[in-house]
Amino acid sequence: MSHAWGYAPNNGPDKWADNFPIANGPRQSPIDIVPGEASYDAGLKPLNLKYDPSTCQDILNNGHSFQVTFLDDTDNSTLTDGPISGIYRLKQFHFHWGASDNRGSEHTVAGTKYPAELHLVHWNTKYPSFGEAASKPDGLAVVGVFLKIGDENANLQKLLDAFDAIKAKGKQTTFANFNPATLLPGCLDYWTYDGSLTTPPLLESVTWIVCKEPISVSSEQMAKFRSLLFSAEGEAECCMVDNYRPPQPLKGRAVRASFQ
Ligand SMILES: NS(=O)(=O)c1ccc(C(=O)NCCc2c[nH]cn2)cc1
Ligand SMILES: [Cu+2]
Ligand SMILES: [Zn+2]
Repeated sequence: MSHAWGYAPNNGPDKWADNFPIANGPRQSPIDIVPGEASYDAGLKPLNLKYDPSTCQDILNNGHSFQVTFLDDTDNSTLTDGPISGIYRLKQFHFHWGASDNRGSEHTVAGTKYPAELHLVHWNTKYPSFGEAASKPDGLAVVGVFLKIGDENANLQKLLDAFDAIKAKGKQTTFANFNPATLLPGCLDYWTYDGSLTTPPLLESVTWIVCKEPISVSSEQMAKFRSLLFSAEGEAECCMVDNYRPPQPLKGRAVRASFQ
């Protein structure tokens, strides 16, 4: 995962357009979601997320987040219904977070920033692979879940307990039998809009599905997120924090709500 891009002043979001001009495209993510301006769509179906823990493979530090990767050669872990048609397979999930509890999410809600945001990344099985799907306007569907400071989250703790093995960029370890459904909020009301990957290559292939209800994370658990490193072993240590892109222009897009 060798990248020139990052989140520092010299290679961060304000510089991405230099190598990825789509950064200024018509359907970039994230966005600020303004609930009062979202339109309720009675035609939107409830999300149907069916995850099989046995498809969970490993956890890795890819130098810009940590990610849990899934076996995606079968329809064992899928997203169906919601705003999408067809079957989308879970490929991976990862997070974005801040250097302090007052920031870290990518999407914001009427300007409110959460301390972190979970992304569950799925690809449309009408295409042969994730890589193929990532270049199609209906290729990907990412479910976003906000994290809010509150009670310790025991399910999240299972991820954090693996961090000592993946502290530095490029480190990876086996991570089995984790059920990502345990990271979903009780209520799956959502906002949805057409957007993009929030990191380079910023491809405009994502149907975004952002849950209204956050899940909890304790402040101590957020401190553990910040113990990961952007840097590889042997490099000057650089804490993995503020790995979020700020909201991008809506450019006339509609944001729909699955709830009234
Ligand atoms: N934040 S997000 O919009 O959900 C998102 C989801 C997936 C990817 C992705 O698959 N990028 C492809 C190549 C790559 C680079 N580094 C790791 N993978 C990027 C952003
Ligand atoms: Cu990468
Ligand atoms: Zn993400």
